[in-house]
Amino acid sequence: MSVHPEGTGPVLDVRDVDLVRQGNYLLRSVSFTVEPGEHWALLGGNGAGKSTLLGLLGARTHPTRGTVEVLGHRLGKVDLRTLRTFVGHVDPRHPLTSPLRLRDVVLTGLTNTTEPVPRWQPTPEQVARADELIGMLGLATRRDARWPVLSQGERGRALIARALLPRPRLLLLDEPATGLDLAAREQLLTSLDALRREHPRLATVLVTHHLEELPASTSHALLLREGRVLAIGAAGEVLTSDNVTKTFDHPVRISREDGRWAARA
Ligand SMILES: Nc1ncnc2c1ncn2[C@@H]1O[C@H](COP(=O)(O)OP(=O)(O)OP(=O)(O)O)[C@@H](O)[C@H]1O
Repeated sequence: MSVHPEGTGPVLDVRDVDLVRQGNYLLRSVSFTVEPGEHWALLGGNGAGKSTLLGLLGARTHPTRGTVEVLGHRLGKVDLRTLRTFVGHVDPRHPLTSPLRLRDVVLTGLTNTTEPVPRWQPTPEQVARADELIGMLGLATRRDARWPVLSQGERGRALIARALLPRPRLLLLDEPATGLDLAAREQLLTSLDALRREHPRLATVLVTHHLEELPASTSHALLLREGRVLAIGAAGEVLTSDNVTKTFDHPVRISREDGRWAARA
């Protein structure tokens, strides 16, 4: 399978997708397209289907009905494991237990493994690129620190550098700000804005419950409720008080200042 980093066409194309488990619709009639350079927010309450949808976008599961194309490859017609290696997936529940140095954690992005692969050695160019990403994510002074002593915010940014090392065209971020204090969250969002500026063709999909956790560079939004798309389109048009109230089934007022969103009940 060839997926060139500069490939053309949509990064994601989801058409009329249903996902059914034990007779329940976890996703119903979901359709959307993500183009290079777009930054999507995927919002919804608990159990709305966000993680289920992210599993499809990250080539981890198949739809029950409809089609999902990831980087031009239709799920069901390609080997999911191979396709997954072209998608950067940032999961804050990264299951690393050994006390690797931050830079070595980042380098495991190249082998797509949690632990380093025995006898595998990165090239000097790969190490230089890892250091460049570590610097871009504001972690240069923590490069040699070991995983257990890193703060949750530092780990989160290290995992973004790790996911970016193989130069994916698509980056999936699953609640990246969960558990971060205010300063760590702001550092993360600043890093994401910088990343998006420096990689103008990279597409991202960020899952969150909280509008405050959306970077100002968010371009599009998809609101999910009970497995269905409640609203979809340009972030500025979709993230309205009315839509977000319906999404969370709770009255909220949305405001936007300097590109960032806030919600108040
Ligand atoms: N394998 C499965 N079989 C049956 N139901 C499932 C399965 N996986 C998830 N679900 C159910 O599907 C619904 C959507 O789950 P999902 O984890 O996608 O929601 P979510 O929007 O990510 O929620 P949260 O914000 O709480 O993480 C939930 O009701 C969940 O219990």
